[in-house]
Amino acid sequence: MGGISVSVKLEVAQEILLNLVKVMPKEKVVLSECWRRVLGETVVSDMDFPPFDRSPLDGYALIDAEVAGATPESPVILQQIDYIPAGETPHKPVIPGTACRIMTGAPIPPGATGVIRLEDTIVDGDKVTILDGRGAGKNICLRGEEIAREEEVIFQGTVINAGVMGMLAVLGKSRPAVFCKPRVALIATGSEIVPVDFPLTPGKIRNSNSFMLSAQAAEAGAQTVLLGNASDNVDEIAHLLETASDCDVFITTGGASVGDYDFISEVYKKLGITLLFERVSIKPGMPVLAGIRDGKLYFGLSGNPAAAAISFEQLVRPVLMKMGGRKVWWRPRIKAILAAPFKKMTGAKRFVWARCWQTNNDILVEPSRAQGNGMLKSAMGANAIIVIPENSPPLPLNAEVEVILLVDA
Ligand SMILES: Nc1nc2c(c(=O)[nH]1)N[C@H]1C(S)=C(S)[C@@H](COP(=O)(O)OP(=O)(O)OC[C@H]3O[C@@H](n4cnc5c(N)ncnc54)[C@H](O)[C@@H]3O)O[C@H]1N2
Ligand code: MOO
Repeated sequence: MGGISVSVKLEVAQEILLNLVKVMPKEKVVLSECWRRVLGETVVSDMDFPPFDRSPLDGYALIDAEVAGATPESPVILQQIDYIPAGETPHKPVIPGTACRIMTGAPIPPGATGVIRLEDTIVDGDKVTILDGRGAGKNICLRGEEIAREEEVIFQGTVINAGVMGMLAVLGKSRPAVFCKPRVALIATGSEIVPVDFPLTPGKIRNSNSFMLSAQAAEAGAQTVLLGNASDNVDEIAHLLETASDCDVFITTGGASVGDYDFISEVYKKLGITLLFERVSIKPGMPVLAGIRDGKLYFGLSGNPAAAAISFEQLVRPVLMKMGGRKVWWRPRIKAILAAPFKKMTGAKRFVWARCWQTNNDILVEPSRAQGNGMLKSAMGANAIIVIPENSPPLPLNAEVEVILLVDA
């Protein structure tokens, strides 16, 4: 069936899929568990931050004009009238001729207009000798200088990285709303495939796709459910797919092409899954089916590991990212210079695992050495994917190419 079907263009396939995506509902999650989740609310601050003028130094709060000219030769002597640790409030206002000992993070007392660090003073009982009084006025963190009350500080769709974790804590969000993770069911099909912990008998290989794709799905913010293996049998594959009705996305690998045992389109027919496309003009990853039933997307990826990985990257990943509430679902792309020639002709748009690095003047990129549809080695050390446009001749050393960086946008 795959042999007579027409390939759709990658961009068309992506658009079809993304238009069908339903964004996941939200849940409240305790902050300590929120790292890498996607924020489901825009957080507005209910306070200024810092909430009070505070000292960035251990030293003396004082009136800056009084000490501006102080030098070791001509110091200014003040009287200490208060002691303010962080976490407490000042007891007395600063008046001319006085200073308050203050700790980093403590509130600036009324009347003080600057802080001098301890190292620029000599302390003798309650007498403080200021040896260098320059810049005291700058040593105050002003109330609200980082965040203003009513400010929208973090936006819905933000991926919660370490900085966002900290900011959510600043704002008192102990259980922020986050998007539920899409649940992805993974099934490896193929009578030659055995579970990873089974002994290998002649003709068999281990199921590596489920583990590779589960890692890719996790990286795209999804939760995976490994449903195991099915042999090349329509009923068996169909039955296994139906065991995971609580999943949001269904992925099979294998049986996506034109061989006698390539059954996935039959499975879709049997289950009443509407076929969206069954070939996409990319290499690797040409054989890839997508279907929909009851608003849920089904993907039939190639069995070839590197093909499955590229199909996932180009078709499934953006879907999961959008479902998961993200605002950006494409990876960043840059231009780079080929550090080794790429000798093959390219028909369908080609994706080549690669490593890229920065030199003094350029960003260079080198295709991984072991490029082949079935070769996982080429993907292993890659930090980038070179995109070669359709109908390209072989590319010489130093040709400029487009590169997808394997990092989040
Ligand atoms: N006559 C044609 N034959 C093939 C064509 C074609 O156009 N005409 N396309 C080739 C290309 S390109 C690809 S890609 C593969 C796609 O085949 P399938 O998607 O049907 O995948 P399988 O045949 O089931 O498996 C391919 C390969 O990968 C191994 N495999 C399968 N599952 C796993 C797994 N879970 N873990 C590790 N490895 C797996 C499998 O044993 C095969 O070696 O079709 C070409 N043929
Ligand atoms: O389509 Mo195959 O995916 O070139 O490996």
